[in-house]
Amino acid sequence: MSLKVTNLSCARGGLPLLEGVSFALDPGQALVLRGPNGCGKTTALRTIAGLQPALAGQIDSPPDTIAYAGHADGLKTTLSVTENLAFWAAIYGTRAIDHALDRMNLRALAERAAQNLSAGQKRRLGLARLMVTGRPVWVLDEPTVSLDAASVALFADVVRGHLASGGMALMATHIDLGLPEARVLELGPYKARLPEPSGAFDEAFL
Ligand SMILES: Nc1ncnc2c1ncn2[C@@H]1O[C@H](COP(=O)(O)OP(=O)(O)OP(=O)(O)O)[C@@H](O)[C@H]1O
Repeated sequence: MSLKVTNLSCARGGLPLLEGVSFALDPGQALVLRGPNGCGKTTALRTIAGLQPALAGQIDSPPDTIAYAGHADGLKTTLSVTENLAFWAAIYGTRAIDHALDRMNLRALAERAAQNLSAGQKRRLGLARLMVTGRPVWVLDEPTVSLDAASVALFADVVRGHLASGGMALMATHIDLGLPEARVLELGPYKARLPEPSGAFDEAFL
């Protein structure tokens, strides 16, 4: 299986942002999307994850293969770390959570309610969630926000393990993840052209 994106155009709030984005990810590969604030990285990831429709183009991946982690950690605040992971494992029809607890360094926090975790700990739990999905394509938006240097390295190790077992990762980030094997796609050249103003009225707004 692979993820293939062909000539993707996407928009946010009705405004076209990107057009003609194409790439393919095969098992074991990672791709980092880069570009300035507001260029459309989040929008592209949301579109590829199926959270919003594309304006044009094609996204080919077998059904139920993508696990998405956006800016929000998506935690159940009153559930403990263990309960959160067990919840997500049940949602995705998997069972094992021990691996995720250990790899994201959450064992000592296992019984703490998610609402009482620090920002970085919450982020580690949000990322551990990916590990219990059993899904091969990880789509990650700024995955290292709030993480300290040690946790960024931990995260890079987890992604590397995922790739080694045939997984794929598509990520938007502004920092160096310490994953030299990841390809980089600069989104600057794919900025959508604004429509030609059709008159003085349109011109005033474009
Ligand atoms: N809900 C929304 N409605 C309208 N416009 C939006 C909405 N969300 C984002 N935008 C706009 O869409 C554009 C692209 O936003 P997006 O979040 O995809 O950029 P980004 O490249 O991920 O930025 P960053 O690096 O800051 O995270 C921005 O100009 C933003 O202001």
